[in-house]
Amino acid sequence: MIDRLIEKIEKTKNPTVVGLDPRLGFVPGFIKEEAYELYGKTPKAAARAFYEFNKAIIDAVYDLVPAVKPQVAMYEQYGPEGIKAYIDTILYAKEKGLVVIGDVKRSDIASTAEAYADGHIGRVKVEDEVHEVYHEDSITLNPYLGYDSIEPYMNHCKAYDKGLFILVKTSNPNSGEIQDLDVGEEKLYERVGRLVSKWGEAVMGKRGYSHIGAVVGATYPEQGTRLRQLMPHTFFLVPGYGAQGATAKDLAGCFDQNGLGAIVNSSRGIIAAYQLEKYKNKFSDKEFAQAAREAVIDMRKDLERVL
Ligand SMILES: O=C(O)c1cc(=O)[nH]c(=O)n1[C@@H]1O[C@H](COP(=O)(O)O)[C@@H](O)[C@H]1O
Repeated sequence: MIDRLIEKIEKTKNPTVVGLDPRLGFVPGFIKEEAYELYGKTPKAAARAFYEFNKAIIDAVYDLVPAVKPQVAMYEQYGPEGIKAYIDTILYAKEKGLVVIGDVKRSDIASTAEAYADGHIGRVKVEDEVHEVYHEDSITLNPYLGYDSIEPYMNHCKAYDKGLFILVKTSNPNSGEIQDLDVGEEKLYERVGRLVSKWGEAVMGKRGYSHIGAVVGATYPEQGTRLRQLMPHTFFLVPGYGAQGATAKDLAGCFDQNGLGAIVNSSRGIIAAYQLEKYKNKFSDKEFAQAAREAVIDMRKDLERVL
């Protein structure tokens, strides 16, 4: 999976992943009205509106970016119909040739993690029949429980060409309360970085990077630079750009000397661009997808300045 992602990044010359984190407040009225007509003001209507919203954005950006990252929480909140919209979004993105990073942040003991691994990046068996259910190329995981909570996903990475992005230094304001704790001579996030780097050695891609990546927030520039040195074979998923205030300068240290090693996420900054000061006078709500395309082009120009 990581080789496919690197190839797409080189082809699009754009280390950007568009976060598909829809909220009803982002979906233009005309899409919502149509959904309410069909399904009433129900979770199903919200879910179908999300799918139409995502589909239009994917159509507008699929030639410019290597990947999308649907955040499962936005879909899960609407129950089974929301999960169906999550899966439909993944399938459509893959139809358009995009790599899909499912942001599910799973974490549990091995016997439970096996179910997560089988459903998300493996196969489920029903008697003698085998099915793929969620279809993500890669998923995010929380490593708080240690290696036996990660191990059940490893075989699927090899068997099905899948990947992981494991939380190491998260972008949120209070991440330091835990992740910056002193552990011997180093910080906890450094210790976790070393562990993720070691775990990844078992599933290396052909380009010098492991299928096991790390999540490193753009909002902590020094930690990003430190982790880049500490984890030379680990690809970084870098959230925090745009809506969370991180700039291209903040995340420059996450990239290696070839301008690879990281892919930068922006969700609200892209999918809700048409509502932002910068774009709202140029694009009507009917042109929300074009605004997203423009925001992707502007983000790539911004990143190019530091690469
Ligand atoms: O795992 C993630 O993607 C993640 C890790 C992290 O440290 N910070 C973080 O913001 N994220 C996710 O990245 C996305 C950020 O969204 P925006 O702030 O709208 O760009 C959300 O889906 C978050 O759940």
